[in-house]
Amino acid sequence: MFGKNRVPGDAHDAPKPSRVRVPIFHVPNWLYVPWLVLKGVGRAVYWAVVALIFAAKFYWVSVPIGLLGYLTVVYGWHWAAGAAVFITGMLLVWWWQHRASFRRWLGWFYLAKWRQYVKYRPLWQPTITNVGLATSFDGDRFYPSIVNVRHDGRSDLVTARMLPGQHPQDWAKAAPRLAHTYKALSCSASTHDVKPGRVTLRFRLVDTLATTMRPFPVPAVADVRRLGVAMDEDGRIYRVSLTGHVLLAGRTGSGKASVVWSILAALAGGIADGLVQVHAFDPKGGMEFAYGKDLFHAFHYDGPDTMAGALEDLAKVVNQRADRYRGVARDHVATIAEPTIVIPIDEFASLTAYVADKKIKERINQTMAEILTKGRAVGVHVIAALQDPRKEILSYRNLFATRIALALNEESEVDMILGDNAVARGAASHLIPDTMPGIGYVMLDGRARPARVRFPYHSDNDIRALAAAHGTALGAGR
Ligand SMILES: Nc1ncnc2c1ncn2[C@@H]1O[C@H](COP(=O)(O)OP(=O)(O)OP(=O)(O)O)[C@@H](O)[C@H]1O
Repeated sequence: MFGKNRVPGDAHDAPKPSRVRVPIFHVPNWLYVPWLVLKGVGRAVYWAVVALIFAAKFYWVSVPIGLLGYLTVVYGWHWAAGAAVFITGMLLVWWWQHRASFRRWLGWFYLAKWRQYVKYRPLWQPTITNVGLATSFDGDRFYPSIVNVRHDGRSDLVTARMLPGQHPQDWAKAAPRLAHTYKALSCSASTHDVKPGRVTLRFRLVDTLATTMRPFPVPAVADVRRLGVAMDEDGRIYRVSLTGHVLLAGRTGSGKASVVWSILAALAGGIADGLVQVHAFDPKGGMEFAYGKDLFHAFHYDGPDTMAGALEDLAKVVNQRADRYRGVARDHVATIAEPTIVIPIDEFASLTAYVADKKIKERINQTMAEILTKGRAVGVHVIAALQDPRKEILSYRNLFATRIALALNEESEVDMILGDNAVARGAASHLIPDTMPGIGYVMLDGRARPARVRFPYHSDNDIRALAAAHGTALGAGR
């Protein structure tokens, strides 16, 4: 028994061939009746224990039925029926008067249980086999078992025990097929918040981020550590910190501009006050940022050589500040004389990877590395947008504390931007359709699970209005 290899999954339910049992020992005639009684008692105890275990496991059914049974036996059936009608009435009143709390405390629980046995279990074994997550061992077939199903109003969360040898990535790969089978909008696999060896499949049934969002109101004070830039799936404002820089990637048309404008809009109060200075770089010729140029202290779109010079000037500021702060201050506090400097760069790879002139490319890379490593503590922050994540960017990735992946073409690109195993942890940027610009996954340093968020859309008119209301007299456009 102890030496046998056992697979901790559900074994195949197919009927086993009947076994012919050969008597092991002979019971003498005089012992036959007591033996039968002993056997009967043993069986009764066994089934009582099994029934208790089942009753404990399915307490959400056994407790109400047990209570009604108790009332029937002790007080008679009309008392039990009366209690059932009274409790049902109270539940209806609760549902009618306060649906939110009814759902949270009771409704979602029973809905999840219902779905566990009526929706997920019946199709589980064939589905799991077809997506390649079942296994065969020693002539038997095993399936990962469903441990629990929960519901949170938008998604079903199915927790399963992985079979030995499986990796969460195997489940992440199968997730789109599972979504299709269970008619969900999407499915992601994550190991966050579950015991080792388990995986949670989130079947998204309602997309709270489906509609385009209007720009958020501009806060009067720009707190670079808590910029409200997007909405999360729970309808809460999602905040990111600029300190530690922001890396943002998305294929063309994925809404990168709306991310940059959401951050700049959240900073606009500080720009107007002179506490934030924006130095924008647009290697694509100035198209992307032009409408908001009045918000910028400097606007560079003139070719790699000029941009290399401008970056070197900024690196000088970083070094001067670092020299002055050494031993005096650990963090930068923005003042009008020494404002926070924000450097949005559209198509970061155009500056760091695609520049044809080797010398200029080297200058840019050196300067960039200097700004990224030292800028954080001295109030100089980079927002780097990227269309095509490639290997060259990997060396920079860890210098960005906030990483955002909008729609990307391939799974490998998601891990490249958000970090290894991001897909396994639930980031599914490669599955965001073209029809959902502005939706992405955000990974913050120190957080285990990426968040799915939507950024508000800033039309050209919104950007013009933002620049008109918060631009400075020193704006690059004046
Ligand atoms: N947050 C958003 N919400 C809804 N729609 C959006 C959002 N952002 C962008 N869009 C729509 O998607 C289109 C493309 O967006 P955008 O130009 O920002 O993408 P991009 O990633 O910057 O593209 P490119 O790499 O080509 O510059 C926009 O014209 C707009 O119609």
